[in-house]
Amino acid sequence: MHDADLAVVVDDLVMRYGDKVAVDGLSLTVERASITAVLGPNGAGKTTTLETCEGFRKPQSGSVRVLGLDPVRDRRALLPRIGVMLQGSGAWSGARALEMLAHVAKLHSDPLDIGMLADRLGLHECGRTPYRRLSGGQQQRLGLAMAIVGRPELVFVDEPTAGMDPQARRTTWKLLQELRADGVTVVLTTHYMDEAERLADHIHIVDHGRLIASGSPIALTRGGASTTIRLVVTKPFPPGAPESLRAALGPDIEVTALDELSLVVSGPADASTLAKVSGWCDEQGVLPESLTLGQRTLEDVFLELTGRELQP
Ligand SMILES: Nc1ncnc2c1ncn2[C@@H]1O[C@H](COP(=O)(O)OP(=O)(O)OP(=O)(O)O)[C@@H](O)[C@H]1O
Repeated sequence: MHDADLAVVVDDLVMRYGDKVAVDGLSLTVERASITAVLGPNGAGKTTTLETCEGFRKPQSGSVRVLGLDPVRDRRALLPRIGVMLQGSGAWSGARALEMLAHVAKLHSDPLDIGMLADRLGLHECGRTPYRRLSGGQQQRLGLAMAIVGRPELVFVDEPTAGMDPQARRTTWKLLQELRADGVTVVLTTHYMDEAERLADHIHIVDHGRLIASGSPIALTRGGASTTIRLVVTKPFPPGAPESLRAALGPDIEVTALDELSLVVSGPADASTLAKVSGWCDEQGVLPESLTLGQRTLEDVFLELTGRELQP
């Protein structure tokens, strides 16, 4: 990939808070006019990475380039070209929603029509409401409007749909897809697998400040095991259950305990594997509450890579 096609280049970034390493040698790139999701559990280092790309933090080690510029040194040149949607923006607490949007619009030379934007994001219903009185979902929608009103080339959206109802989530997804169609690059962080799977052209999975997997949703879910079986039982498993089930299923199959009542079987699993799991339950005297065979999801990819579930 030619550098000119890349909107963001993060190279071996290290960020610490005191002794705590928040970002641990992270490298990733974002193609222009794409939607790229940075996915990871709480505390993975997503927000810190985004804040560094936005120029709020200086890389302690490694480097970050955004639209070919250094976000700290070239801040003045970069700011009019990027939009940032932060998680919460309490500084505005007394200002009314549409006043805030109008104020931000005035800072740009060629802003979008704020009436149209307020319509699209359903902001008229709360246009005169002070920021601190907005619901979580309304604050998110206003934050998104403020991030894009200046027609940025690149937008960073941190958990854009956290706290939104299903309809607002769909509206937000559609808006982000329209931005991409207009050539805007969208970088978003999310905890939601369905959001990343549905929206993103490219996904970076981050854990403990490191990149652990990267690719399109299809490439990520196609690789490795193609199917998984989830087993949930009514009483805690006997000791050594994962090992005993693994022995029953053979060497190609991976068994991961999620908690004392559930485990995941992944590998080339098929109906006969399902029957073997069921037979094993019978032998062990455990009663399945549910036993399901399904396609591998991003959640399964994360589980295979880390042995943990992604969603809190
Ligand atoms: N200002 C700070 N001071 C000290 N530690 C911090 C600070 N901000 C973040 N951290 C720590 O750095 C690590 C990475 O945090 P960060 O917010 O970047 O992760 P995240 O992936 O965005 O998490 P979340 O999904 O919860 O927003 C966490 O362990 C967090 O507790």
